[in-house]
Amino acid sequence: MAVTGKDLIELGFEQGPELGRAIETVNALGLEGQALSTWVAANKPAPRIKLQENLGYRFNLEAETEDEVDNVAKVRATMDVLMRTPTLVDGAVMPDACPAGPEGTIPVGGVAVARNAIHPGMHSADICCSVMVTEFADAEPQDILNAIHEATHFGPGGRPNGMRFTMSPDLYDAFRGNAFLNDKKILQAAQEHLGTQGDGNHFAYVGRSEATGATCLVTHHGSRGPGAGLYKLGMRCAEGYRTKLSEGVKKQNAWIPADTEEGEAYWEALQLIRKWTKANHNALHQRAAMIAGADVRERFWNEHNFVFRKGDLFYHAKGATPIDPEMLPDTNGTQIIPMNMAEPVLLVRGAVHDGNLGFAPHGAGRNMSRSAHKRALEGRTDQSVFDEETDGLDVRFYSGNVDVSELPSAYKSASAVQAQMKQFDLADTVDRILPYGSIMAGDWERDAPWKKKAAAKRAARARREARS
Ligand SMILES: Nc1nc2c(ncn2[C@@H]2O[C@H](COP(=O)(O)O)[C@@H](O)[C@H]2O)c(=O)[nH]1
Ligand SMILES: [Mn+2]
Repeated sequence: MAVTGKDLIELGFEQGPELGRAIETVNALGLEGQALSTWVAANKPAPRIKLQENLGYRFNLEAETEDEVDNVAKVRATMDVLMRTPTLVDGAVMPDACPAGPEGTIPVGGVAVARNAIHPGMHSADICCSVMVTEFADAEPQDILNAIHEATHFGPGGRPNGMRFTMSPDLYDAFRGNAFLNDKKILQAAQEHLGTQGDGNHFAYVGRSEATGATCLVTHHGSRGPGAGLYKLGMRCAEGYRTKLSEGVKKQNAWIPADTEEGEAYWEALQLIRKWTKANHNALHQRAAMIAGADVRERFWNEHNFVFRKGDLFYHAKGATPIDPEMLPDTNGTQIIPMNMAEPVLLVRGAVHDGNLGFAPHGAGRNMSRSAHKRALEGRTDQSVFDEETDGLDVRFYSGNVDVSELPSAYKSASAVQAQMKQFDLADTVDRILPYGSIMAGDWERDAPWKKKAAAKRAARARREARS
């Protein structure tokens, strides 16, 4: 009689994706009795790691207004589910936290500490999203803003041929030597995307230091195409382990065991993506300095979407600023927290303690979705909202179209986030860069060919309907 799944489960084979194949094999071999038991003992997969219960985390967030009550409840709910992931040993929430996907997904403003595991879904798709500051010796803010406007590139894709920056040959070779990054699309994007900032809330911001009056340039972007490519491959690899190793773990919380060949290659790939992203900021700052003919006094940066390592613990930050020098190989001790285009960029220093796990907020965060923000502005033109919210500032959209979802009202109150940063002793503000102006991608999709085609179709349909 044919061996069934039930027979195998009774002999100790766990329910799971390997069961079907095992049934086929034992039947093909015609195993029964002791021979079958011996085969099951030798071939049953290791027991699956189950979800854990009741792991606490640090909650550095309070609702200040009615609008924020719902946001705080959602952040708690998603953290409660996230912390059941069996690799996690600690976690923290920053004052700028907001949900970022289905329940159980690490929120923006979240920190998750895993033992011996790298979770690609917890550093987010925009690996190494980061901020860099250059302080100039003697320059006017307007000249620096004009210079970065000329130097940078916002919007989808890369720079056109003939307008590209050169990727360091050593870094290119290191990409080729890594099992994840030696990928045609990643290598191509690494060359074409250097010197680009993408879209969404990435920006180039210029202002003056409150402490010294020096003009400063701040850029915000991540690892563009190369990082997106690595994220995709990392998630695919982690998914293989999730189905093999664990039970009940959400897809977005899959992990790559750090002590495997793949884990080591992924860790190395993250470090190379970090180097590429730093080079990307640097290229733009250097080009802007050259165009403006300005001398650089200081330059520093930090990432806020990344994985940091201490021994076998992997600190995943999705929108959290590391303040622990142990996590930052190239820090001068000062970290950067932007708020919105009309507010100062904070320069902070902090001390590690039990409540912050070595992190501070990374911004103001959103307490409503982009569409809810659009609904809240219904009846007003984009231009009127822009005029009101950027009064006195030199704010430019690279595509020429205002993106209202990036205006200051789209973000939480900057002062409330700063008050909570103080209340929870997350970091101290040591200087502020007061806004002169900034550049963002803007709503480039409004003029995208597919949008124009769809609009033309709608107009033609309306004309036909009017005639009939
Ligand atoms: N100075 C500016 N800050 C801005 C702008 N748009 C967004 N932000 C802040 O950045 C953080 C980080 O965003 P994330 O994409 O890394 O999550 C965000 O929370 C805002 O507070 C801007 O135009 N200028
Ligand atoms: Mn960012």
